[in-house]
Amino acid sequence: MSTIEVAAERPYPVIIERGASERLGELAGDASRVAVLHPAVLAERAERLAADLGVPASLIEVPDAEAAKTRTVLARCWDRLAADGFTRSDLVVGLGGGATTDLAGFVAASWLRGVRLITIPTTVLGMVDAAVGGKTGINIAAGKNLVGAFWEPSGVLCDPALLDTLPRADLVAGLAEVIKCGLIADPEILDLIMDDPADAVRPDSARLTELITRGVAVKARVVSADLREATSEGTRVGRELLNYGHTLAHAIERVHEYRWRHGEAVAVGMVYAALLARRLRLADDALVDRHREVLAAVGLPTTGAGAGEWSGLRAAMALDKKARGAVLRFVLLDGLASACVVAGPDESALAAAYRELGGDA
Ligand SMILES: NC(=O)c1ccc[n+]([C@@H]2O[C@H](COP(=O)([O-])OP(=O)(O)OC[C@H]3O[C@@H](n4cnc5c(N)ncnc54)[C@H](O)[C@@H]3O)[C@@H](O)[C@H]2O)c1
Ligand SMILES: O=C(O)C(=O)C[C@@H](O)[C@H](O)[C@H](O)COP(=O)(O)O
Ligand SMILES: [Zn+2]
Repeated sequence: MSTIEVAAERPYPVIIERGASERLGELAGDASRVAVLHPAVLAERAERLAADLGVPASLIEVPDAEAAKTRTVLARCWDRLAADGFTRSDLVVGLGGGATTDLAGFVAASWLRGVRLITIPTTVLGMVDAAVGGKTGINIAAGKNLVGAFWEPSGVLCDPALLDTLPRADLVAGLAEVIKCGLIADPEILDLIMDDPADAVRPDSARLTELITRGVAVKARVVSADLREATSEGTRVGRELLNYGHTLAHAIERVHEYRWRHGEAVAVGMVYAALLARRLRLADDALVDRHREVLAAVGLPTTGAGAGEWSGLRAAMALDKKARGAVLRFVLLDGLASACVVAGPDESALAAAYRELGGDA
């Protein structure tokens, strides 16, 4: 078992072990009611968790994947909490992948201006990234995660046993965020994957648990130092480091109306960032190759989003949260585990890097 503390305003544990989801009672405190938000596929698990807690429960089934992160679903959750008399002593539990925990987190942040939240991620991506660190929110027509709040959980239960039922494509997509952690902060992650990529995508492998643990360690360290993503200055990177690859990734998701998995878009977004960094003479060929080789080894995409898309993608990137006014800011690597912020790169470099990615800017 590993427990990693996040040194937030109120520190909380991320517990990583098989069976961790059964420890909800230890973190639930004296909640007099619990609301468990979950997708249909986890309905039985949600019922069992609530029954074990032994307090009245609101089981709130939410739509699958990105369809959960909408204002309509959010409002439906508020109405249900109101109908069930949910008060400030009560607890919201997010049980599911990143889409579910992003929504559950925002429900917890907004209900009565904030109630307690525990996340139980059931995907690799959720465990290593979405359920930890307090970014919560929903999408709107204009873009990804544009409405939300920083609201930290009081505990995170990562139970690798829950991954047994996760579709392989979703497991692989989650590895993109693990690889991100390797590229930005912990290159040992990349070696662990390259030593045996097939083992890295096996839900019950010790290697995957170690990759998740290392990813959580990176995330916990970064958010502990800069919870509100407020300390980047000049070229120095704070929490924005965790946004590596996301400038293009979120644009791809938006332009393709969320039919791409987030992790797959992040994989392509990181290759794009590496190509842009090489164009700007920050990164060398070896660094670009390292991105492609590790991502491809686990079956993640490394080429362009599609034909005729550059103008739409460029427009969507303007709403990236790292942008300031009309100036885009990119997190780029000038070496493994060595990042900087580049503000306002040339439009021609942006388009050329996209062409190199296999797109047709
Ligand atoms: N808040 C953050 O810091 C943060 C970080 C990274 C990503 N995200 C967000 O997370 C989302 C992506 O999360 P994701 O990749 O987990 O996708 P997801 O939540 O859409 O889940 C992927 C699919 O797996 C299913 N599923 C989940 N757990 C399962 C299980 N144990 N068994 C069977 N099926 C299961 C889901 O129903 C869904 O169909 C995106 O919205 C992204 O923006 C947020
Ligand atoms: O935790 C962070 O900070 C991240 O940027 C992690 C990302 O993997 C994640 O996708 C996050 O939701 C993106 O945040 P956003 O602020 O760009 O919406
Ligand atoms: Zn992400």
